[in-house]
Amino acid sequence: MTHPAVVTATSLVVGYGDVQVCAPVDLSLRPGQSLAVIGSNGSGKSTVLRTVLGLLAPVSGRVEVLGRAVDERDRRFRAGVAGVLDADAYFPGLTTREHLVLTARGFGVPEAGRVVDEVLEVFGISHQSDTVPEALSSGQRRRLLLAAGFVRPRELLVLDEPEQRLDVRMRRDLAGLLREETARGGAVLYATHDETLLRETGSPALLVGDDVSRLVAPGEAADLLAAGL
Ligand SMILES: Nc1ncnc2c1ncn2[C@@H]1O[C@H](COP(=O)(O)OP(=O)(O)OP(=O)(O)O)[C@@H](O)[C@H]1O
Repeated sequence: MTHPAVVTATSLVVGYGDVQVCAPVDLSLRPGQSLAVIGSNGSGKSTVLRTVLGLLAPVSGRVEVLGRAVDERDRRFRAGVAGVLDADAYFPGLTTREHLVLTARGFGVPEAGRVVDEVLEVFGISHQSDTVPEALSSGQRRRLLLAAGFVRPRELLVLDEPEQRLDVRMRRDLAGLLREETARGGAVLYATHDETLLRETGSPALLVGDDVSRLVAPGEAADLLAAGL
């Protein structure tokens, strides 16, 4: 049986107000699939992701997530979609572990403490469990933000340049995490400039551009990044 798509975009025009930032986007992402969004700086990758997450309204066209028009207030949407964007977003007064436990409990994760300890380990920040975000390094803060996406239930993970500020080992581990995510049936949509991440996840990509936005096969996508896209 073919699973229904987790994300479907049809002639989707994204932008700010009525100003379009890139050519219309068409895509379909099913459970167990990942799709990278690639393009040069300012091409519109984050804008596409923000629209899929319901943080921006489409200029025109349509985007559906989990079978419905995107509405970030919708209960099923909030329960099923985990987004980690570029911006630092955490509660300054809480420690790393408290932050993650609060997130996990907020989403009703059973045995939240155990799940959080596992994710802290995976992201290599167990030793910083009792540290507040301001006292973390920028890469450690980035790991915390990513960890917050991984402690909660999700059918769709949306990540904006998750490689940013991560060291080489963590980038490699991240590729493994994204592969595990799709292997367990999750869908992953992520913007990236990282050729290695793209090669190691084996994702096809949506190349966003001014004149045309098009889907490209995994090898071609990594080659485009390697060539200096
Ligand atoms: N809040 C905003 N209001 C108006 N225009 C914006 C806003 N944010 C971004 N833009 C514009 O939209 C275009 C696309 O920006 P976007 O952040 O989506 O690019 P990107 O592909 O994610 O770039 P990068 O690789 O640098 O992260 C850019 O021209 C940018 O100046």
